[in-house]
Amino acid sequence: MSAPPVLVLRGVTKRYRSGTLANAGIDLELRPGDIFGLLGPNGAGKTTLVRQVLGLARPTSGSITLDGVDIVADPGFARRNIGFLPQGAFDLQSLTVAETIEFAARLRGIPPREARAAAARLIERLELGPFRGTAMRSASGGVRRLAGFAAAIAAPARLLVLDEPTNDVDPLRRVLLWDLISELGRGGATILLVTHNLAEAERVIDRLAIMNAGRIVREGTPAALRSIVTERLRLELASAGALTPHPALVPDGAGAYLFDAADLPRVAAWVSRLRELGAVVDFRIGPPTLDDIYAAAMAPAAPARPGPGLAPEGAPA
Ligand SMILES: Nc1ncnc2c1ncn2[C@@H]1O[C@H](COP(=O)(O)OP(=O)(O)OP(=O)(O)O)[C@@H](O)[C@H]1O
Repeated sequence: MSAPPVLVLRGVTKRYRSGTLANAGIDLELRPGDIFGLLGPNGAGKTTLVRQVLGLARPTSGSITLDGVDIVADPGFARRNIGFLPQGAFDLQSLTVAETIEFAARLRGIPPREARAAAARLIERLELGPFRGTAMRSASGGVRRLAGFAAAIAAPARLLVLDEPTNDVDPLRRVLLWDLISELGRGGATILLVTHNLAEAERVIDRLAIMNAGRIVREGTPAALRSIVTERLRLELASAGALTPHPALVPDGAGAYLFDAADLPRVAAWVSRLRELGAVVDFRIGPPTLDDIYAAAMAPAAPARPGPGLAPEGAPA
């Protein structure tokens, strides 16, 4: 039998006094060791949902339980048992990086010596050594983010909520951060990850939900969600100059193209010929990414490929 879920949301709805319906009937279940991605455009309702999970905002209706405890009735339970990396600034800006991590561990009941050891370990792991004595207020955005991440994981928690953990973090330390997130998941930590950085998050996410206008529009494993765009392939091109794409290609909005798998022979022939002519320097054809899934979920009515009659006659074969 599988372990009971850590976090369960049933029919969670939030209507602000202004009348805005920020969450509308959200159902979610996170199991131990789940790294769960929460995605959605600005204003989709992610922050509202996170605030409700943290016990900082009260749902208008619906229920939220953490380890079976009703956190709408007992928001303190959520605050004591959830490690949280917020989007914004930290309250205690005069603390140093090391003190911030140590203090976060102490607040969650870790004795002083162990809290100091946990801070030292995380500083080393995230290569924050040169900044250990830097005050949070004068640290760079990336260092603040990493210190906040270390603070969120400095004490064991039933649930970790990470809001855009890689924002402002340099590419090398991003890798350290994703590795650590993945390791935490393998160690049994349950993680709710709010992110816009799909390409990177794809490495660690077990399941994801895509939100739009307060609702979950898609939910599942990355593999299951790929079936939304399963008959499509993705083409990445490095060209020597501007070129007119093959009519079967549809820009994916991120510099690559999607095309119907049935068009593979035509697209492959087209791109190979351009390669021979030197107009294309390099290319790669592969399965769609999570970004493609996201784009498809956001625009279900707009097909990401032209219908059969749309390719002009005499298109290069
Ligand atoms: N305190 C509030 N009072 C009234 N409306 C709010 C409040 N907070 C958020 N909203 C509204 O609720 C909706 C959802 O906002 P929310 O911040 O939850 O979205 P989000 O997905 O986190 O967006 P972003 O990615 O921009 O942070 C938006 O229309 C927003 O304007």
